[in-house]
Amino acid sequence: MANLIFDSVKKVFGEGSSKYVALENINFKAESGQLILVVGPSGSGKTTFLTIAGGLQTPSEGEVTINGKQITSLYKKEQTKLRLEKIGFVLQSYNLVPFLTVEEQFKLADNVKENNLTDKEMQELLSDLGLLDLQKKYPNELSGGQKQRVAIARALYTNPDYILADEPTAALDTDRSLTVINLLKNLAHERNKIIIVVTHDLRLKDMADKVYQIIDGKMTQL
Ligand SMILES: Nc1ncnc2c1ncn2[C@@H]1O[C@H](COP(=O)(O)OP(=O)(O)OP(=O)(O)O)[C@@H](O)[C@H]1O
Repeated sequence: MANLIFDSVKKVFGEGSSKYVALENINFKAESGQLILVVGPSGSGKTTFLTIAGGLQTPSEGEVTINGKQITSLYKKEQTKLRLEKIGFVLQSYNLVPFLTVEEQFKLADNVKENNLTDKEMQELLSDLGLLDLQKKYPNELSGGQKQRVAIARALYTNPDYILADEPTAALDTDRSLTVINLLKNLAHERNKIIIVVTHDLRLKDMADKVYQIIDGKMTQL
């Protein structure tokens, strides 16, 4: 069973008088089959938490293990392989490539990874996300909400065990937000994935299997 564990993690930015403790003594556990929400106000440390969970930043103290392997003990190459094969990111900036159409954004992953979704599965996913008619469009022809849904579809295309999503519903209206969260919840439950969603959006709280709150860098389970 896949799992992600934070053991007494601390993250400090800067030094001396500009030292800032962004995360303090974080203990967290996620297992396959769970949709987990991490809520908290702006600047509380949610994105920092998510990027450490995905190995994009390293903790200043404490340990993060993925499937029993301590992320920081892996060589850079192994960390990159783990990220490519196991983790799908949905970042706030969407990170879409401006000169590729929607369908080309997905196919990019075919260059670096096998066992991505089949065409049929992908069409189903695009349909669920209301993106079927947008496949030939470029990012600058899409609204914020459409870009956000493309970023979600792209993260799911590689069929990762873990999905780490930073405010995936920020640009969406209530109906679309609930559709996206339902989709993520079904993926967690039916395909046994670990899905961690960082959000301000308290409308989503009832949909999760576990909810954590971060305030001023300190995490508690609600
Ligand atoms: N690279 C960095 N260097 C210095 N300080 C940083 C860095 N990254 C984040 N911080 C600080 O750490 C704190 C937590 O930031 P973080 O982005 O994790 O918050 P957040 O909860 O995701 O906020 P938001 O909801 O607004 O995105 C903030 O005060 C931020 O200024």
